[in-house]
Amino acid sequence: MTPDLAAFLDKLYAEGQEFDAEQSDRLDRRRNLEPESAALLRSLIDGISPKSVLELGTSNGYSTIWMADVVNLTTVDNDPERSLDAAENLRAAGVEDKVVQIVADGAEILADSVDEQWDFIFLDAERSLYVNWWSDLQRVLASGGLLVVDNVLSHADQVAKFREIIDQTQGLRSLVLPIGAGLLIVAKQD
Ligand SMILES: C[S@@+](CC[C@H](N)C(=O)[O-])C[C@H]1O[C@@H](n2cnc3c(N)ncnc32)[C@H](O)[C@@H]1O
Repeated sequence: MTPDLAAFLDKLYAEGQEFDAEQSDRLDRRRNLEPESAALLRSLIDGISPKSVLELGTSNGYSTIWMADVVNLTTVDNDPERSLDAAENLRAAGVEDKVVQIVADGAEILADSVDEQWDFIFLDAERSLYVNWWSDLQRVLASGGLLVVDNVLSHADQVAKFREIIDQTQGLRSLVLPIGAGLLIVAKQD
């Protein structure tokens, strides 16, 4: 990563923290993932070079920019205003050509994806939706692909049912990395 991009991301994260501290409603916050989680996501992607990457939950583009430093990706968010902020940030970071940005419900994008379309999925949307999204998530994840889910330690109770379903699904291996808010890595076996 260039020093300029690293400085841009540091500034974006600091601004996000300040902004979030002023919002009483959780849903109004940007809720960027922690820099150490973002760095891990970037390294993981850099190492495995997935051909197709989907992010569910763009927010203002912080995690998107980290990933776009090493891969082309598609990112989805259903909040039009936050997506406009993301578009501006992607442009300012110089990665707009590497990102297909979609403003839509993640459920629709998953439903419209063909079987095994995505080699790598970063799931960072509304945790209460994940259980309902699971059948499409597992259908659209490619064999040999990875699903990464944030906040599995910070909000363990909210993802407990989702994790239980994953654990009961054949053909998957998963582990939790105690980094940032806790990253669940699910590998779909070939
Ligand atoms: C935790 S934030 C994402 C943070 C972002 N990944 C980052 O680290 O910078 C969650 C985002 O998911 C979006 N979201 C919530 N429900 C959604 C849905 N049904 N479809 C798509 N996006 C959704 C919210 O608008 C919000 O911007």
